[in-house]
Amino acid sequence: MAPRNLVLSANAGSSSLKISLYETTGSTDDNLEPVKLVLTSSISNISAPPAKFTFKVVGGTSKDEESSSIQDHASAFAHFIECISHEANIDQDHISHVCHRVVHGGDYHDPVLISDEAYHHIERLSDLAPLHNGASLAVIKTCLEQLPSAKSIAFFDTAFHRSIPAHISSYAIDQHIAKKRGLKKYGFHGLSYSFILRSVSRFLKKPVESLNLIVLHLGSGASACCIQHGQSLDTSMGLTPLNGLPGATRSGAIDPSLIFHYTNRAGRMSHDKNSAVQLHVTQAETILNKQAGWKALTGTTDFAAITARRAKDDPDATLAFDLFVDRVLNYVGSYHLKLGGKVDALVFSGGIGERSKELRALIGERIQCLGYASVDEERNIGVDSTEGVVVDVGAADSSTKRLLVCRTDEQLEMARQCTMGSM
Ligand SMILES: Nc1ncnc2c1ncn2[C@@H]1O[C@H](COP(=O)(O)OP(=O)(O)O)[C@@H](O)[C@H]1O
Ligand SMILES: CC(=O)OP(=O)(O)O
Ligand SMILES: [Mg+2]
Repeated sequence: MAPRNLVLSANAGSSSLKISLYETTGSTDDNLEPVKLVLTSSISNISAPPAKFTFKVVGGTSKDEESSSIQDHASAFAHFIECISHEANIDQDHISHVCHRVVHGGDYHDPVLISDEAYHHIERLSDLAPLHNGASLAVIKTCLEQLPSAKSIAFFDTAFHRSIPAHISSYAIDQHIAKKRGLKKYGFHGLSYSFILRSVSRFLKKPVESLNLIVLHLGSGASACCIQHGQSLDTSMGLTPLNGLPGATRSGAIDPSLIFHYTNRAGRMSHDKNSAVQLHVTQAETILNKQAGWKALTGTTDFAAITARRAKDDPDATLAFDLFVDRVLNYVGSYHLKLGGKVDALVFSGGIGERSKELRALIGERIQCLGYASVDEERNIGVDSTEGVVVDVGAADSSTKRLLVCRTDEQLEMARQCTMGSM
């Protein structure tokens, strides 16, 4: 077999790991992909074993199993590496680059080759992305050990949002302290937003720089982004991925004082520092990041199950679903106004945005008053069976603002940037 130039992309989530392996095509044409998919793997339920492991070679074998040997992100990645030689007969030495999605990059914007310094920079930011950066570092570490001849490169979710102006990214707090400690809105899901922007630009046949979009990335973590002239103007996540929309286990935006009143002990907190009962910051973080969101409201993190229960009038599921619609509308309304009503399209993406026809139908109905196309029932129901990265779900004869679904792919975005860049 001729040596292949392979690029691996790893996307570490809070309890999942998505991995894609690509072969470079050598194409430099902007309308063609510079990489071709070889295989994909996903490992879910990492934090609630047994983990579920899937492995699919394009046009070849596939594997779907529960694995008790996967206990964390490091063992999940190691299991995948074993599989590529055993199941797909691929020589690891042909992997030249490994791209790692790192959620919080702080003041790092460009992709960076992993060095001691870069590793420690990402480690220092772990407190600001408690569900994510640690998981990425575990994968990076395993990768350096198991694939020592490949270049490991970190790509940051925060990079896309560096264009957000200061009056939008700043919090109304002491700016001396804010600057010293880096306390500002960073925003996340940036690799996804880059991918969506490029895909929608191709779909609408309009240059990236001309596009004004409102994009909803609704997955385990959910965020909205306001894109003006092809750049992030605002986004709903903030200093950390906790702010903004609620998620699988995250509360989203709350009154910051709520946490001090959440437990009885903390509720008795007084302004007299000697009598204050302290709620430790890590406990607050755990409650809001891991014990809130859909899990707290309904007992499940699966939005499809919530939707099914709502159809049977389950009150908890109805509350969760309607609350989500309400919070999404907050951002759509606000971003529509920030764009002066000049919006090319509203884009749904992420696991929920791409699969929940019910959520799209309801949000579509509510925003029609702002001049968006009405949801075409047949197109909306048919998204799963429609090919293509971008699918139009708006009424066909509409001259109004478009309603699109984009199958986002953070792994492909990294592989593409890696191949087109100077790494
Ligand atoms: N048919 C469906 N309807 C609604 N939500 C769904 C459906 N299928 C999957 N989801 C939701 O998508 C989420 C995963 O989205 P994804 O973007 O893959 O998340 P992440 O990458 O953040 O783990 C699941 O937690 C589930 O709630
Ligand atoms: C930033 C973030 O929340 O990512 P994910 O949705 O993958 O958890
Ligand atoms: Mg994700």
